[in-house]
Amino acid sequence: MELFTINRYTGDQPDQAKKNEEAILQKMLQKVENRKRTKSTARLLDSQEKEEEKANTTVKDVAIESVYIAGPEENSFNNTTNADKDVDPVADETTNESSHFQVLGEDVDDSKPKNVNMVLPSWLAHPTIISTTVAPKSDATDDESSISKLRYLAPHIRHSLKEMQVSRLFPVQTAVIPWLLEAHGKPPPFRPRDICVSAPTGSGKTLAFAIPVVQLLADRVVRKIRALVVLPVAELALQVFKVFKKLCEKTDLNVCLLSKTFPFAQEQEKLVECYRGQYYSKVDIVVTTPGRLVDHLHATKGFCLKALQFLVIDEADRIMDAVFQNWLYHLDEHVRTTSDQLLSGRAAPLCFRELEASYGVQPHKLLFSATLSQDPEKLQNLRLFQPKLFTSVLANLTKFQEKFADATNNEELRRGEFIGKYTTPAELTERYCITENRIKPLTLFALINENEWTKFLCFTNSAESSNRLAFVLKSLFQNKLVIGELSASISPKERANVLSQFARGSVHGLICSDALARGIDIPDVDVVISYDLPRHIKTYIHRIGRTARAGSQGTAVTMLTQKELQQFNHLLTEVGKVLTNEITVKTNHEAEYAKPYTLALQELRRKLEQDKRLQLMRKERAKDNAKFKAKDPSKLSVMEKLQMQAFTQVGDIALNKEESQNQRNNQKSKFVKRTKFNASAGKTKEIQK
Ligand SMILES: Nc1ncnc2c1ncn2[C@@H]1O[C@H](COP(=O)(O)OP(=O)(O)OP(=O)(O)O)[C@@H](O)[C@H]1O
Repeated sequence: MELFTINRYTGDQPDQAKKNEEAILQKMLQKVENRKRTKSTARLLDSQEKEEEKANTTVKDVAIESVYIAGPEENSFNNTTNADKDVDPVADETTNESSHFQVLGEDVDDSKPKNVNMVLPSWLAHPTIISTTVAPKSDATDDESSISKLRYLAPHIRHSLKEMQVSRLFPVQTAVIPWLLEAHGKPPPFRPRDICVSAPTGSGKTLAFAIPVVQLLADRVVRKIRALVVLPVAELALQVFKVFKKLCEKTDLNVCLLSKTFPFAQEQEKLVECYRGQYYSKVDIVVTTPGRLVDHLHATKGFCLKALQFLVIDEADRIMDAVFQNWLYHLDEHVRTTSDQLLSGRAAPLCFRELEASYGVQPHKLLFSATLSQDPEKLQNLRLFQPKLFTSVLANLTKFQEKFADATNNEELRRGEFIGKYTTPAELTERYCITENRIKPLTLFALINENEWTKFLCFTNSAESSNRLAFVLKSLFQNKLVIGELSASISPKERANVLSQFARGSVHGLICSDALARGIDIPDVDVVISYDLPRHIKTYIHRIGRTARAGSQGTAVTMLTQKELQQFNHLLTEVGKVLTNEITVKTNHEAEYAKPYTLALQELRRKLEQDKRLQLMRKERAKDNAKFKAKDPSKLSVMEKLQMQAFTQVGDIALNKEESQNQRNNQKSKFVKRTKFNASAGKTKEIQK
């Protein structure tokens, strides 16, 4: 052990050191005694004083008490010098320990743990409030937001808006457009603050970003990609592209759509051209989905975003929630490279001006959604520059304050804590219908029949569920109403087709999964039905937002079983809503339509079995195909080649046979169903007579 002993010279004489050690030991022993005494006294005193001091023991009281408990020697800490304290650490320890002991004990006894309130960053807590009322006023020309009176809009924009039959701006547009135009009117080094806009569905957010972007870029000289608009799905991208296209008609600006609906090479051709080895952009504004954007960033030569001035993210919360191939990272890489190299010294700037200019390389970010996240961490990912929030969500005001704020139109009073709740259009009526799982499709059928809805959207939670419900409804409605189906299981082309038929009115009802819940703008949808209870409140808000758009009236109906009622209520309280209007089916639909309903269910079962068989066959064929493909064709024997040919032909024949049988069955069953349905309807009428 001696090998590990390290002797240090302390400067003390051996005798003196021994004496010191003994003195310290004595003192320590004394302290132990004192501590024992203190504890026993404290216990005694505790029981006596507890009742007297139950209520409010002040910090001062605690200090006095701890002094008393610590005993006379430690009590003198007020008089002890610092030097004493250094020599006598035990005394200090005892004093501190006893006082800590008291304070902790007191906390446990008397007070409950305090509530921790979430504190939002200042920009989220103090937004600019936008009105939720979009309803057009009777005399639009006298309105202050009338297009003809808005001098800040360029003549070509006013012209395009008139062609789009927009006579006045909606509140979100009145708030955002002039702010953006003014912010970009200031000279450098002023840099506009990035903005987040949270306004209800159908309130006109698209024009709120499209108008200023087009107006600000209209005077550009050299063609470069200066605005990038990112949307979560292809249908939405197409919709926004159309708006930009319309606004750019009177300008020299080119807009391009990138989404999976078109071949990749075709899009590449539209984007860039190569002249004498140099790449030139053919477009100014790109509307895209995140996935397609990443594809082009990697594979399209000359696709350059270094001159990007605007980055618009619509349905921003959806894009932030999903990773989407980490598109933001890839985009950042493309936008920032030059400035990063300059700032980190990897590439030397030619002059100070170049270095200064590189600071402004980041585009102006504009985020839009009806359910914008208030999670600062998620927003942090976007590295917003001094962000500003525009929202229609009111602060948690008392009823009196709200009344007062309304009456006086006092914006300051309406401002306050941004509570992260979402608002729905004022023109929307929300209702719910109680039913049972057993007869849910039948209740839906009866609801549509009784209320004579002829343009409705019905949401389910999955593509499979949509497919089944559409099948049953089609067989129940027969020729009375045309029912369409739209879900992720259908090809993009078919989806676009069904959607346009629905918009034109040749399809009356569309059964869809949540693929259609966000952003899609179909005018004059009477009613939106949530056949399956939505899993998240955001999904609910976007679903019901397909009706009551642009100031028109609309109804949303949620179908619930008794069990789901509480769940739905809970979901609504998250956004400060309450269940109010119930809608019921008047007729005894279960008895009235029992026969056609049973028939429809039987056919559905048969169809599902057939689908399953077909799927199995396809899978097996794919497996066998893969087996043959894995072998090198040049090494196949003649026998094997013949086997392969025979297998392909037989497989095709079997599959075709099964598919045509499936179709024949469908037609046959339709005919049988129709006759049976007519017969049963006839019987019911006779009974009624
Ligand atoms: N100022 C206006 N006057 C008349 N119609 C308008 C005006 N602004 C927008 N609209 C129309 O309102 C409808 C909804 O607009 P838009 O799709 O921009 O809403 P949104 O707020 O983006 O909705 P969502 O959150 O569901 O995506 C569109 O049909 C659009 O043409």
